[in-house]
Amino acid sequence: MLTEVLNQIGELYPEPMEKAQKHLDGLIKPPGSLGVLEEMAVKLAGITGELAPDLSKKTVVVMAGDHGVTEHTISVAPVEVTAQMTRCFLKGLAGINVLGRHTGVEVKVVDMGIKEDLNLPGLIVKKVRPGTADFTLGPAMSREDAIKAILAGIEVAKDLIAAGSKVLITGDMGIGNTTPSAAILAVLMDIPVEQAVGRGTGINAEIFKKKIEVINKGIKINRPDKTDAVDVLSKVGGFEIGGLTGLILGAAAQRVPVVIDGFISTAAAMLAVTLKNEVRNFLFPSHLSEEPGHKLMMEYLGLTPYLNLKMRLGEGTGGVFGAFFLEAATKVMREMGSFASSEVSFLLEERMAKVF
Ligand SMILES: O=C(O)c1ccc[n+]([C@@H]2O[C@H](COP(=O)([O-])O)[C@@H](O)[C@H]2O)c1
Ligand SMILES: Cc1cc2nc[nH]c2cc1C
Repeated sequence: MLTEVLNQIGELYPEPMEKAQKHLDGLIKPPGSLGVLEEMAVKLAGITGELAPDLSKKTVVVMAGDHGVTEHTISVAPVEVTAQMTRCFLKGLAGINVLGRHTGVEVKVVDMGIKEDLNLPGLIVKKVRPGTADFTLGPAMSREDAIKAILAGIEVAKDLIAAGSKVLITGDMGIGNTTPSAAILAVLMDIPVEQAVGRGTGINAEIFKKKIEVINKGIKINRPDKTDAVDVLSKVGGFEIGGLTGLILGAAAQRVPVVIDGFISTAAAMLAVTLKNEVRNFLFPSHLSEEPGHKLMMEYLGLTPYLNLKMRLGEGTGGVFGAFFLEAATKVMREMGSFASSEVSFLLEERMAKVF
């Protein structure tokens, strides 16, 4: 089934992109003056085949999971906070609930592998296992469980799209999950762990040193194969990261745009792109996380974040802003007047610089 989904992920449609560019050039503004919004509009046309796709139903999917490496105390928070925050998401009290409401994005929460069993109304339960194993001792999960997590994410995407979501936004919750995310970055880009790792929730210098040791040990003992994303996920990943990889693949397979949030979400996007390079065609960035390695991840994906709000919360809190801009780009396409239909006379081409 995974192969089937990967086979569905293809190229952008060239003709709608050309049409979108022509349409943009005919709108009452100097050509190119809406900058990155114009790039978004053209890419969206290439994804959906439509000039002004309806992106009004936007959904952020917060995937939650726990991590065996938290045994080493590599976060400011104890492992129980993953479950506690999941309760907050469902009560509407967390950062993502507020920013989701503000940007017109609905919030869905998925238990991909929380340690505790939560029986809460509204929670989508796809639990693979109650937390990963400590990857300094062996693989975080079996290869079968890694595939299970990815397939669960694909299913979530399928269900949300069937229910009308027009854009999916990645979000995560998992105490300790900047550790597997940094490990994934170090493996896939073949860089020293020191360049991939960051302070996560805000750890001190002593814990930071330990975090580097933990990741180095995990990579050394497991020897993940950087050409095999499932191997990397199973050895040094996490269930919510696998779920997000699946969510991204599932959206791309159905030509639904996906907005990528911060460090953890982008680790999942790197795995998805490693599985199928054309996944890039369906990805949109949002913000640049304060995690230093996020810049490298974005470079790997060939994406330039729209915002730098110095955020490092995860949950999809940066992602919802990205989707807000994406919808703005579709409104420009749908609602802005053209030179042909207005009193504004045509711009004089001979006066224009060639560089734009
Ligand atoms: O998304 C980000 O860029 C980001 C950066 C740092 C921390 N986080 C969030 O904080 C938690 C992971 O941090 P840590 O220190 O426990 O590894 C997890 O729940 C993430 O959603 C998220
Ligand atoms: C309180 C808290 C909220 C979070 N949201 C995402 N990661 C988090 C980590 C902590 C510690």
